[in-house]
Amino acid sequence: MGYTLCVLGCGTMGIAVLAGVIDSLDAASIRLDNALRNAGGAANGDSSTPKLKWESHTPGTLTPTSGDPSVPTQFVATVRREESAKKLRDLFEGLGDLGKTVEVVAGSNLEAVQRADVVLLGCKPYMAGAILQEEGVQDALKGKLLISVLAGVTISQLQSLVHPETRVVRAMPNTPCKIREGMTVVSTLPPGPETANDKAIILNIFPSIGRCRFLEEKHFDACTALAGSGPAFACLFLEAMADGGVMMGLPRAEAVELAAQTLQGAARMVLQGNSHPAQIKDSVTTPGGCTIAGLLALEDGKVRSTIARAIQAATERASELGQPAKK
Ligand SMILES: NC(=O)C1=CN([C@@H]2O[C@H](COP(=O)(O)OP(=O)(O)OC[C@H]3O[C@@H](n4cnc5c(N)ncnc54)[C@H](OP(=O)(O)O)[C@@H]3O)[C@@H](O)[C@H]2O)C=CC1
Ligand SMILES: O=C(O)[C@@H]1CCC=N1
Repeated sequence: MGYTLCVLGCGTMGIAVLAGVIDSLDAASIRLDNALRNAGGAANGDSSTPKLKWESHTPGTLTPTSGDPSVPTQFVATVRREESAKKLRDLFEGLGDLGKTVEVVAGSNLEAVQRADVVLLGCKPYMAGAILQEEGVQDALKGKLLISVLAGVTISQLQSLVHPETRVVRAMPNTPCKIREGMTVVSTLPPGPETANDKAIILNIFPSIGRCRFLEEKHFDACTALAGSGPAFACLFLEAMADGGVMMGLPRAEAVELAAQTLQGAARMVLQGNSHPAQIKDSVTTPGGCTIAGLLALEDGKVRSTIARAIQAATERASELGQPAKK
């Protein structure tokens, strides 16, 4: 049987992860799994031995098998306001049969955590204390895996807010998880009796919605800036490229399409060919041609250091997000 995943504070990022996971799941298998659950148990498989399916940590489609306890098959999402809950219900209903099974609740964090096997914390960084210290939540989280996507809130800060037997892991996903093109960094798991189970659970979530990589927690602020904030930076560049096209007479819609597909194509060449970006740049740049003219204009605008400094600034800001607000 699969497990119940609760997204505690399900806003932009919670929706992106949940929508991606739901899209990745095989609906028929989930229906079977839930039918078996309702009938009182799995028909086959040893539920005590989770399978680790995503050794490569590259994107794929989850096909949960009944008896696999490391695949999420039941979903609960919590928010603060009923108005947000209604919007979320409409959104998940639009995702088809599986989306309709997501239970969205407002103001009932405790019950949601009690029912969950794994909790993904998706609230704003400053809300972590209030939510995790709601009455009963500490006990409800005892012995469970808590995956936090909060920028700037460290594992030791989170661990101090939960029961000592709660296993805390950090993940830094990004919004393209929603279309299963995400990049998620997960903090290296500490050794322990539950490590293999937890790893199987994590590898059944994040690689199904994009790429996934484990890194030490000390890198998390930089990962937050580069991958977490990255879609915003990429879209700013994309928009500027499209503006340039519009300036030269292209219709807006086509200019955006050309810019988006070009960035996607270049990025895929780097990822698939394992090529250095400079090699790709050089292969486009004909001596005396138009590309070098454009590149020099970019260099005159200090675009490289500006972009690199943006990552530096975002990293520095990320490191402040878990700290108490200055008066
Ligand atoms: N946005 C992004 O691209 C990324 C964000 N992150 C991290 O993800 C986290 C969430 O960011 P984001 O999704 O943008 O934020 P949102 O504001 O979109 O989502 C926050 C959610 O928390 C809910 N919430 C607030 N208070 C409570 C409560 N007491 N109990 C239950 N739910 C509550 C809100 O519900 P309501 O609407 O009812 O108030 C809302 O659904 C942050 O910590 C951020 O650092 C990480 C990577 C990328
Ligand atoms: O801007 C932020 O603080 C969050 C974290 C990464 C992306 N959005």
